[in-house]
Amino acid sequence: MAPQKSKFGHLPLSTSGPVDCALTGAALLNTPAFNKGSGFPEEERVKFNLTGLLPQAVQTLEQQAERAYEQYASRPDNLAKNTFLTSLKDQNEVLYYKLLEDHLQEVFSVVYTPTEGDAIQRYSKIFRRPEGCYLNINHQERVEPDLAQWGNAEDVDYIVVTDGEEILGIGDQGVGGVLISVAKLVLTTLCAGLHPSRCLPVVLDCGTDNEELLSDELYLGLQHKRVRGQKYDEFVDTFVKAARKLYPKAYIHFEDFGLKNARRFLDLYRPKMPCFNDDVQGTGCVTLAAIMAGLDISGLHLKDIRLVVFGAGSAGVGIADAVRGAIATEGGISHEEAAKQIWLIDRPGLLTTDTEVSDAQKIFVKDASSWSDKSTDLQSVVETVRPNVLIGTSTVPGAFTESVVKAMHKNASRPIILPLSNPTRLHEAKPEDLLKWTDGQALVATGSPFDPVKGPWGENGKEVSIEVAECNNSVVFPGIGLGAVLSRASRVTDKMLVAAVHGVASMSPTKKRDQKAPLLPDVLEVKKVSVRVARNVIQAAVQEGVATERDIPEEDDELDEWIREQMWEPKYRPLRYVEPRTATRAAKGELKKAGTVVRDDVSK
Ligand SMILES: NC(=O)c1ccc[n+]([C@@H]2O[C@H](COP(=O)([O-])OP(=O)(O)OC[C@H]3O[C@@H](n4cnc5c(N)ncnc54)[C@H](O)[C@@H]3O)[C@@H](O)[C@H]2O)c1
Ligand SMILES: O=C(O)C[C@H](O)C(=O)O
Ligand SMILES: [Mn+2]
Repeated sequence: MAPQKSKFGHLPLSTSGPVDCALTGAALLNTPAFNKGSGFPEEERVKFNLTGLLPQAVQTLEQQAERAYEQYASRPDNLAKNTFLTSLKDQNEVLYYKLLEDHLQEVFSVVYTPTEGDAIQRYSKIFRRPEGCYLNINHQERVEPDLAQWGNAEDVDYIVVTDGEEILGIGDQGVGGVLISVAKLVLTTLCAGLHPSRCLPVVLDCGTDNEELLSDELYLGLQHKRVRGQKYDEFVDTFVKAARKLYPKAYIHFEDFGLKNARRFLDLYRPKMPCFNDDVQGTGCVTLAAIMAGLDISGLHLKDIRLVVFGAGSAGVGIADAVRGAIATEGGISHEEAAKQIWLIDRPGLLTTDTEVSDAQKIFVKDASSWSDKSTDLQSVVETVRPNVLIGTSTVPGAFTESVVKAMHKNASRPIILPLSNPTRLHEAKPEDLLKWTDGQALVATGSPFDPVKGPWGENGKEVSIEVAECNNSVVFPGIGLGAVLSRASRVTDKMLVAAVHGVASMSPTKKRDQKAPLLPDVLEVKKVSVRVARNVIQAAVQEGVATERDIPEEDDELDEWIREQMWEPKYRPLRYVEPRTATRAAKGELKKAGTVVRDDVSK
């Protein structure tokens, strides 16, 4: 079959056309990026020496997905389902993504938050096969060669890296953190069509301070305390430099680094390369979009915001920064002025001029003298500052008590309340309680998925069902990554992030003026949201002069088509046999994630 030619000419990430493959027989069946199982057509079975290795029936991807789903559904609980899916991914990548796509709503929380958190906590117990790249702080000389196993300069578009120190809200998980890199990349493929063979999950193994892991003889990582200080900084820098050298076009996504490191590395690397911290920036973007949707419903504007953030860590300050920027831009005021509308609370209470704070928190501190006669705990701050937006990123379950919420509701008729701490058990409040305590008036979105809440909040006390949006950075990071990768952005600028926020906000169901609509688009809309976010991000990158890809279409419709054409989809593509002698590493299946990379197909 002749490779298809795009109307846009050569597309760097084309996902159409046949796949070069030098593997045959059992080796082919055992390579998930190429394997089709019972889906191999007759002529490929002959050409690739598969006859005798497969039962005679040739089945469609749809039939296979149906069978796989039945097997999935028969697993007793979510962790068992998660393990089943991991094995499926290891056998047949196309089938895995097809199943995920067909049952998106149901599987989202199984391959991602919260179930992935359970899989991470049990990593060394449920481990079967390695996934991703494991780098060792004690062998920094091996960082570059180890990373180099993943391909040539052109082969990697997207890297997710974690050091495992602050996974979700469950703390230090050491080497198990690799599964957050894996899960975030599953989402970039599922939600934004990044080619699965062109994504690289990395864990920087620095040891762990988690006593349970240190005393577990099955623990798979370096079994010593976390290495900190200069050696740690050098390790991160060695990784970043090696990644840049080996894969100069790749976008680097930092995930779940510890509080002291997340912001520091972002500030250090952001001016020099296309990188992104999901906990700081992704969370900031999606939460700002949710707040904007909530303001729309309550008829308020950014200038009216009075925001209390409970838990001023990576996510909390990232959100505060995003909101501060938006207030300043809209009102034409300084960032210092805008910061007066935001109050940060952490372990010591409200952050004031008397509290020890980080550089990132500094702009938000309040004058201690004006609080000297008042308590600075959450309840007192809420009573004093009368917020209309309350965010939880503290990992303290139940922190938003009935009394706090009622105090807030006294002064805000439609309080926007976003308990964002993951996984589910760490949420600052449950949506059903928030709605109960506010007579159905709270505008709620949560960090993990929740079922709709039923209550007597319709006209004349009629029972209604209120859907609760998931305010998770997963709404936005895949689209931002897609935009950055396709435009080959040399940086991720603030304007690109603001453009992403507007992309999400423009797709909020509240735009339809439904007072009971969820604040953010539904998970079933993820692909559309990603295209919209990517479009905005690409246009901003072009305006900012950081897009290095030439020939980016200008018109919205054409740009959307250009984006969609480059998104990978779970479909079987014909295999084209190439002699092992002449094959690329990808075609030989030699890359750790043996590639269905087809960079050259379109231009040949
Ligand atoms: N929904 C999302 O998209 C999203 C994104 C990022 C993080 N999160 C969640 O937010 C939580 C925090 O993540 P992070 O990356 O910011 O972690 P972090 O460690 O950087 O921040 C947590 C902050 O909460 C503070 N805190 C702890 N106990 C407190 C208490 N009793 N009172 C007040 N503050 C307290 C800590 O001192 C710290 O500053 C996690 O549960 C994480 O899963 C959610
Ligand atoms: O991983 C998630 O679900 C969101 C976020 O990045 C987190 O750390 O909680
Ligand atoms: Mn995270």
